[in-house]
Amino acid sequence: MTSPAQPVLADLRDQISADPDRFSSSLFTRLFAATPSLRDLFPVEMAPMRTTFAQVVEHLLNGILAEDGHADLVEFLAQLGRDHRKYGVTSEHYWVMYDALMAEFAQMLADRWTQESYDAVSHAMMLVTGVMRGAAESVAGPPVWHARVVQKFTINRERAVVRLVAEPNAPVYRAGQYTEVQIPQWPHAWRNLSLATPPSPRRELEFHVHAIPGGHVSGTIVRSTEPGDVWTFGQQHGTMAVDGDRPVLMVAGGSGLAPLRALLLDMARYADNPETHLFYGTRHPGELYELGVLQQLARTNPWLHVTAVAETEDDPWWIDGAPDPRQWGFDLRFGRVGEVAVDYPNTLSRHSLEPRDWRDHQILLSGPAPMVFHTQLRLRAAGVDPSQISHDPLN
Ligand SMILES: NC(=O)C1=CN([C@@H]2O[C@H](COP(=O)(O)OP(=O)(O)OC[C@H]3O[C@@H](n4cnc5c(N)ncnc54)[C@H](O)[C@@H]3O)[C@@H](O)[C@H]2O)C=CC1
Repeated sequence: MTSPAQPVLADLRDQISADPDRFSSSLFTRLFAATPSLRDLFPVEMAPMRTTFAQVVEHLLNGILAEDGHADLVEFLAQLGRDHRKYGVTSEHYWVMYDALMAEFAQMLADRWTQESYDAVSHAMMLVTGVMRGAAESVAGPPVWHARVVQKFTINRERAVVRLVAEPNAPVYRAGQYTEVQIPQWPHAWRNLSLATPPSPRRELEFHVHAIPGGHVSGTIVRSTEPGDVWTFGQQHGTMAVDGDRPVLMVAGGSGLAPLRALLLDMARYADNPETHLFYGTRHPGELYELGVLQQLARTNPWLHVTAVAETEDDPWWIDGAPDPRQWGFDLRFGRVGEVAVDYPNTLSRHSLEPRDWRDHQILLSGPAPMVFHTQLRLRAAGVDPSQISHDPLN
């Protein structure tokens, strides 16, 4: 960006960051006044949307003002454009947004809205809306697809497994990916959920959901989803995959097992796989609900080793009657799953407490963000190179 634009865009960025809600409220008022039908694309409750919108515009202005990183900015905008297809955003809407942004910025700059500042702001907003529109137009296929719930079972009061069958035109995904999901009870609310199964010719999908405290969508899935519900899906994301050229360490926390489970089921289709050690951890032993499936997998696939991990030795009162995880024949350890994996003894030297050396492994982490963060730190302290470790984005 040429230098005359810098002060103008920096000024707008500072005004937005000083009062983000005022900016977003005013912008959305302009947008809905210009094209009232746009209101239907947004949720009833606009507060979270206003916050996110201001953050994104601030991020974009920072990106434009930065000396470098413009290729990342363009990719971010392109992804944003592709993501917006699922909301029903059309090419025409980008012009409406451009006009609303220009009008808002003109008001914010007041008597500093000169030809020069108009040119600078217009150039930046053309870039933003143009890249998003171009990327959205270049995607083939419908913006959304659907699948019908055929089965749901609750594991305990907080967790459920949901199985669906996708419509015939559903896109192909890769094992280990996550997808954008909207449930009928919460129109306009999109969440990312990892697929717990690899692609199947019968178009069956499985999701493992933990009702996070205060999570409207995850809570509704666990409590109210029923066979017959139709879920809507957007795009698939994620690059977690097994390279196959070295042994693999997988560390899964709670429902974070889902994408690793999909990868393991996919690997089990082939005879030749790298040695893989999965550490599967939850807070309480009775929450280790997938050990039956993992036992079947480990029995028939000698390359797979599973260690079950729980933070506590006993279950709380509300996990009633869960079988002892050791009945599945797995080693059960206590502690945080990442710590247990990093400190796991080297079985080759059974009489020493020397920990296993993971430095030649490909490492995949999946679970709550603090667990992924904490496990990464512990692995790096144990000499693992960060390039060996992958995980999905933490937010
Ligand atoms: N692709 C992915 O990365 C996926 C991530 N998730 C995320 O995984 C999470 C699953 O939640 P839950 O099932 O409730 O797991 P959880 O809260 O029961 O924790 C599971 C494991 O993480 C460890 N852990 C938790 N907090 C930790 C901390 N601060 N430091 C170190 N270790 C910690 C626990 O010791 C336990 O072993 C959700 O936040 C969900 O968003 C779920 C599915 C896929």
